[in-house]
Amino acid sequence: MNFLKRLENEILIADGAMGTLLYSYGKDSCIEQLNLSHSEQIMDIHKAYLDAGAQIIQTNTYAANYLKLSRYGLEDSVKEINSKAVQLAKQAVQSKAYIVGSMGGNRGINPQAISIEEIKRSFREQLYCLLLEGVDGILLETYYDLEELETVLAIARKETDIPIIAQVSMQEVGILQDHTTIGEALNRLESLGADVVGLNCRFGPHHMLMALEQIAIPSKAYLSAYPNAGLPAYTDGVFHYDGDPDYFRKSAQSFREQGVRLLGGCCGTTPEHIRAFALELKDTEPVQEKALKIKEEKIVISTPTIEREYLPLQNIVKERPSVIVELDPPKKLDTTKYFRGVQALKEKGIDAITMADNSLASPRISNSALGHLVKQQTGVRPLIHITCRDRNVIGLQSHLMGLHTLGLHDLLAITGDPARVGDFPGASSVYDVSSFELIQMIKQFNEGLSFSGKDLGQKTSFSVAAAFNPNVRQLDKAVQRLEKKITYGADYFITQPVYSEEKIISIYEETKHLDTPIYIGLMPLTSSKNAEFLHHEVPGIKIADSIRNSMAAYKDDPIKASQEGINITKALIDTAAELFNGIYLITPFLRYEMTVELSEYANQTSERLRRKHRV
Ligand SMILES: Cc1cc2nc3c(=O)[nH]c(=O)nc-3n(C[C@H](O)[C@H](O)[C@H](O)COP(=O)(O)OP(=O)(O)OC[C@H]3O[C@@H](n4cnc5c(N)ncnc54)[C@H](O)[C@@H]3O)c2cc1C
Ligand code: MET
Ligand SMILES: [Zn+2]
Repeated sequence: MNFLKRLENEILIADGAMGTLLYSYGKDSCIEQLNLSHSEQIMDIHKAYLDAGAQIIQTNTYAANYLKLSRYGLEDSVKEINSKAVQLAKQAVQSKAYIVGSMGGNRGINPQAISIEEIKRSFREQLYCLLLEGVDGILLETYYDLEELETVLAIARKETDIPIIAQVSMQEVGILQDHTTIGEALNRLESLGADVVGLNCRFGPHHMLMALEQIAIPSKAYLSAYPNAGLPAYTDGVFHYDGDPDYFRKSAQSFREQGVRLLGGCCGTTPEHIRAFALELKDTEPVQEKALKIKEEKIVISTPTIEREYLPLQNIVKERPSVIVELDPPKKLDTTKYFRGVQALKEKGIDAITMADNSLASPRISNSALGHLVKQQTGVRPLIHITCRDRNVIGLQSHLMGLHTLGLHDLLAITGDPARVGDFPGASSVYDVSSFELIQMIKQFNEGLSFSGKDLGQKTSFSVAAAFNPNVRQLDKAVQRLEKKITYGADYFITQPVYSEEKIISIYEETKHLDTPIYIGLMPLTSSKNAEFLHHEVPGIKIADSIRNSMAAYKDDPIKASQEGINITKALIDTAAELFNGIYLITPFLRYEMTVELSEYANQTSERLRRKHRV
């Protein structure tokens, strides 16, 4: 009899964690490789779960797929590891329990990191190995990404008639990372042919039950739950779970009342947790129906949203010429010169001061702290750059909430220069998300939702710029990137500095079909050395030969060299202002007197053009 037949009238108990029990073999070692090197210990774990009352035992193959094994150089051992795992499970349980082949999800918070094609290939290979060795069912577990689970489930359903258990892991209580509710997700898995659908990992009994209370018992499939032993603690570099088996015993009846028919454990659980479930549910019957807990209407406390004090820059630059100036926070603690610069630029009537986020991956005074002071003390609009390099998705969201609270609504979302280019090359570059998802995250905040779809209680009113690097061989490719950034929600673009009139004209030609405004980046050169460094060493910057030659002519005269840098930029302003409303001036080395002069020139140029076009 296969175990589905038994689930018609019984609650079955599954085993608990393998991975966290095997963690003691080394946190960086490959758990699945232990099938080959520590066969006895793997069998002992299976036997312990069997002895505790588990009726369904998983193979130690959760991450035994090409994608994950290749991290350990074990990509050629997929067959050997999976076959051995099934053999060990069979030998350990001696037909006293069913054996299911565990196959875990691969995708994390950034689903795009692994393509569906790679997932399909890797999944098929592992599936064939497990089927060939003969398992009683397939356990698809710990899928954070529903698209991945739906894809692999469809493959498995096509390849085999044995029972399939399909389990998702929630991002927040009741919802997946793509914001699908678990009710909807389980329905979709059921209609793709899963025989058992449910939840595993990430949460313990408390939150899993909260989620299950909100969903109906599936009509065709059976419901499963494999909770974690609570949340992990982190001590001396290792994770450990202290969840008490007696707490599991107390929750067993609640799982039954929610309609669960297959109950096991995930991370942190031990044979003792499973024994507690088994003893508590022994001889109890599954429930056929349950009352749904109606989600209480949320009381919306209407706190006033923080209003924008300035019109978004995209609205301004669509209507009239606009100059914004980058003045980066200092690398040292004295801000006297910085504020002198802000004041001088304010007098030129610029629309914003843009403030880099540790550009070139070197630490500077926090741009949100300094931006707040700039706004408070001078009334100039700060435009805050945000990179994905220094903050993970927790830090990014906390930062956005902070910026909203400070009333800093103008942002530039960028991936950011990698740590290896900066002062601390060994520091980690986080990159949980790229500029695309960061733009999306900011736009979701504007809808009042966190990155995971959680209600923020208020909507933000961010305006989000994105970076445009036109200094590439194939400008059309860079423009395709812009188009993609627009679909993610970019409101306008700011370019890397450009150093030729031809480049400005080709940017215009390649982007004139876009409705989204562009600020053209211009940075005055300070010396010939500066020009050579930027051209040869700074990613994303290329300087025309003619310009480098004219800077070289003043190699030995720093004053004339910087005047030449200003003159070159003025000529570029003449071209840019004919074609674009937006001019973005970058202040080199806090030498604000240069961008002050150029801001004035840019304003005069647009005034001149306005008069000319009126005539
Ligand atoms: C206006 C502006 C302000 C900036 N401010 C900062 C700052 O404050 N701090 C900081 O660290 N960096 C800053 N940078 C640098 C920036 O982070 C990148 O180095 C670069 O400009 C790419 O922009 P992005 O980060 O949005 O990358 P994305 O467009 O998100 O690109 C991400 C990745 O794709 C690659 N890529 C980009 N374009 C292409 C293409 N056409 N073809 C193939 N691959 C491509 C990039 O190299 C990068 O690895 C700024 C850049 C600009 C233009
Ligand atoms: C990260 S979830 C892991 C699930 C798997 N069944 C294990 O216990 O190792
Ligand atoms: Zn787990």
